[in-house]
Amino acid sequence: MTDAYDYDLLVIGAGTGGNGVARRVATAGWNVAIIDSLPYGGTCTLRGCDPKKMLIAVTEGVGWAHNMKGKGFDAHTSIDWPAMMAFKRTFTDVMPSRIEAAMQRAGVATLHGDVRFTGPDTVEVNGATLRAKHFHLATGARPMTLNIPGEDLLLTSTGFLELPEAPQKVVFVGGGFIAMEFAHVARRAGASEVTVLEMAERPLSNFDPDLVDLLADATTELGIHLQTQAKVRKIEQTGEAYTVTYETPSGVRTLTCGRVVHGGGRVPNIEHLNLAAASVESGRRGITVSPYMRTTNPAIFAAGDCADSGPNLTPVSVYEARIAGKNLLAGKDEHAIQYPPIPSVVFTLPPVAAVGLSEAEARERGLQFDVKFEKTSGWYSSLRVGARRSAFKTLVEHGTGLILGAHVMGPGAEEQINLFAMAMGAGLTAKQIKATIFAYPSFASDISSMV
Ligand SMILES: Cc1cc2nc3c(=O)[nH]c(=O)nc-3n(C[C@H](O)[C@H](O)[C@H](O)COP(=O)(O)OP(=O)(O)OC[C@H]3O[C@@H](n4cnc5c(N)ncnc54)[C@H](O)[C@@H]3O)c2cc1C
Ligand SMILES: NC(=O)c1ccc[n+]([C@@H]2O[C@H](COP(=O)([O-])OP(=O)(O)OC[C@H]3O[C@@H](n4cnc5c(N)ncnc54)[C@H](O)[C@@H]3O)[C@@H](O)[C@H]2O)c1
Repeated sequence: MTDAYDYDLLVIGAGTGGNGVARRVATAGWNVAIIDSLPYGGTCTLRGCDPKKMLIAVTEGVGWAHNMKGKGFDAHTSIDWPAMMAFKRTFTDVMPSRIEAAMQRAGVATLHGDVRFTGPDTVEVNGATLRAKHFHLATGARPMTLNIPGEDLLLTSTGFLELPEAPQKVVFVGGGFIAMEFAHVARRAGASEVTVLEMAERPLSNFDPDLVDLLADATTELGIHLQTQAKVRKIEQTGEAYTVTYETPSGVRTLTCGRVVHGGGRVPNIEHLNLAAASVESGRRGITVSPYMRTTNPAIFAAGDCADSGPNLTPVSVYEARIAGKNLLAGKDEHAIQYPPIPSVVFTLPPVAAVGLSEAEARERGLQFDVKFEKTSGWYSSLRVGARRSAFKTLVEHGTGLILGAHVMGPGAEEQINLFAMAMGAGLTAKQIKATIFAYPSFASDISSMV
């Protein structure tokens, strides 16, 4: 390629939506650089999935002791928050340098700074101009602006994952993934008052309502105040205390607490990129991309949370990045994105998980199917671990026997859902799942009784 360019490809964002593209394209011999304004790793590795699940791994001990109480296991558990955070940092502290070193081994130039487009093939970074023949955008998402007075007082999920001391009285704005997962962590870590304020009729609107109702019961039993139809209107600070004002059908209420956490949704992190200078179009859901992950500027690709594409989940960003990298190398639109069934898990204890269509979506599409919904707390797998609430719902299509959707709540749900995703992706029928011999006793073996 021409020497007028500093790079053949500049990847903006060193998270899961960017890293794979940089490595793949550099390995093919292109002159590639990657840049991030923060340490390398992105949200999942440093501020999301991975650190969060380390905290969950610790607090699982509390849940385990609770479930096994009176069954021969008598433990008095308590969480040492600073030690738990130190455990988390054994992973997060080492990852940026590992990721950067791996990038350099693949021949990628690693840069640091905040990028802004100044033209269709130029960006400004640290006061200098860089020119690249192609760009790949993977700038992720950020907490949504809620347009309420006092929103600057909200602790973000990143702030929560860095808290030096255990939160005591904590309120979560919103009842989505972040609020539900973090509320469970905070409560099991010993927070005296945990409140989730969700404006909709149910938390976790993307998950099966029957299973979410059971999770809501488990959440309430854990001692979390889960308030639905509660729209947060204002946050005020007096000294170290916060007052949260929220609206309910029966009037305006207030709550006082020591921390208020943003769980009200995330939006594409793109405003600061000055995309107009590069003729890259975007909408409310992110950068407009074709099925080839190409933006409206044919030399620029995008993937992950910043793109108006699949759901904002790590494996989706990895998959989209792979497609973008392949098309960059092909020099044409060769590989179209074709999402396989995408499983999704809320890592509460118990977790709730879903893949494929919801019951409502399947009905809206006019599909003909059998619904199998059963509470499974009486099943051996739940009894064995003292789980008091678990259930599943599957949708099996008439005639074909294909699984249209699977929804699971309870111990093992986070792995069972992956088996359903694999079966659905491979086009296995309910009959074929039933015919599979699974090792027993295991959570996996239950899925043949779920279809
Ligand atoms: C608390 C939390 C928990 C989550 N848990 C899960 C989970 O359990 N499972 C799951 O699948 N998903 C989870 N997610 C979602 C998942 O983390 C994201 O879908 C995924 O990380 C998106 O990857 P990405 O590469 O698109 O963006 P990111 O990983 O966010 O990377 C974007 C990078 O771009 C950089 N950047 C942005 N703008 C610029 C700029 N102008 N110049 C230079 N650099 C820039 C940022 O610093 C960042 O490092 C979670 C998210 C959060 C917030
Ligand atoms: N386990 C996982 O896969 C996982 C975990 C965490 C985050 N994530 C990703 O991060 C994204 C963001 O997570 P999130 O939990 O912030 O968003 P979310 O979209 O899951 O939930 C936001 C919730 O906040 C509510 N809300 C918004 N404004 C409100 C207000 N003023 N008062 C009361 N309720 C309000 C909404 O009704 C909604 O239910 C997720 O959509 C997902 O893509 C994934």
